[in-house]
Amino acid sequence: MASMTMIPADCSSSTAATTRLLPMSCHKGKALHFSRWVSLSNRLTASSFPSLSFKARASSPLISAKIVIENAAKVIDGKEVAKQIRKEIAVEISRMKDAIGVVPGLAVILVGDRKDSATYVCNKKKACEAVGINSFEVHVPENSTEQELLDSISKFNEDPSVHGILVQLPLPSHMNEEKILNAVGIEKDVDGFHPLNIGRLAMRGREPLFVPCTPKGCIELLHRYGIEIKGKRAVVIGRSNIVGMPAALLLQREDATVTIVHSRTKNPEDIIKQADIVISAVGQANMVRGSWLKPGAVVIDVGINPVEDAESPRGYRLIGDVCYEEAIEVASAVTPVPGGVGPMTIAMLLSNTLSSAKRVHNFR
Ligand SMILES: Nc1nc2c(c(=O)[nH]1)N[C@@H](CN(C=O)c1ccc(C(=O)N[C@@H](CCC(=O)O)C(=O)O)cc1)CN2
Repeated sequence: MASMTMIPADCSSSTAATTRLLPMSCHKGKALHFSRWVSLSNRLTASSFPSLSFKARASSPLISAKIVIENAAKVIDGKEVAKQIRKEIAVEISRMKDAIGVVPGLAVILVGDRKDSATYVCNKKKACEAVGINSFEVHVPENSTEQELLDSISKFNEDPSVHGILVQLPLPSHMNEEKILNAVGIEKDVDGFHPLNIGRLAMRGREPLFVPCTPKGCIELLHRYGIEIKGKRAVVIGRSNIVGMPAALLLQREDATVTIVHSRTKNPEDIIKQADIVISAVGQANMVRGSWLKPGAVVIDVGINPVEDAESPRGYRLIGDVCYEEAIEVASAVTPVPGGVGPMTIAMLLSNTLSSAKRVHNFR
């Protein structure tokens, strides 16, 4: 939810005609119907679905009825999975507290006045409280120097009651993100953004101490829904340091065959269409159309894009990178936005903080 560029919410409108990843024109539904018709069998008849019979007679009754049943994708409920994970974490935290008297601690540093960042930080604090993690919050004013921020990080690096440190991103433009993230001690880097953790993630036979929360949440969703990754073709759309790049590394570690599609990729639709698993993290509302997906693909939508909505109390609502109402017809499983990957990000942060405290205190 970075800058609040309001865009139309329906899938038929391109949101950023300049990117090559976007379809030049969209005729809502047409390409989709074609891809649905190719994977049919005809166990059901149109008469089983009276509401469909008008549409069905125009083409093929048997086919149309069948489509509806077979192509209803499973909704991957990240909110529910995250809730379950938070329960598991709370149990572990009280077990550790009872056994060795240690309570995990998380330090969250917010720099500047971005509303969205402040909301995420507030949600992280509440999530910590709910599972029994001590949270320490520092607000560094927008006009602070890099050194002031580095000093805060340094204090938390030395504080034994803090097991995890994170600096909420993005940072104000006058601050050097690389320098700041490098300052977080690798053993407290619960965001997994330190180059040593990312480097270990990229190397075979090495283990990072922490894995970035959003990509970790994507993989956790696949695991918890019993979706096989090994041997599958996976496409990650976007190559950011926070999501795209680590998501691709994680999928590769899980023995998927991985392709990264980005703003310079030629024919992205053709590549995406071959994927059994698609993780989209580009931040372009409704960019990925149903017709770009292989029937039966699993779609993990990381995009959180605000679109104008006068009916919502906030004046906007959030939608993903993937045109949900089209994807749900083609894919075998899809994450919604909101309620998909987003809640998993915070659940994975809590999980990383707990693992950090366990590691330091050698608690199994
Ligand atoms: N230091 C970090 N900065 C940022 C990270 C990060 O992992 N570490 N990720 C994002 C923001 N983020 C957490 O920090 C985050 C984003 C979204 C959600 C979430 O739960 N979204 C909900 C919708 C929320 C709403 O309605 O406003 C959803 O998708 O269901 C959690 C965390 C950038 N910065």
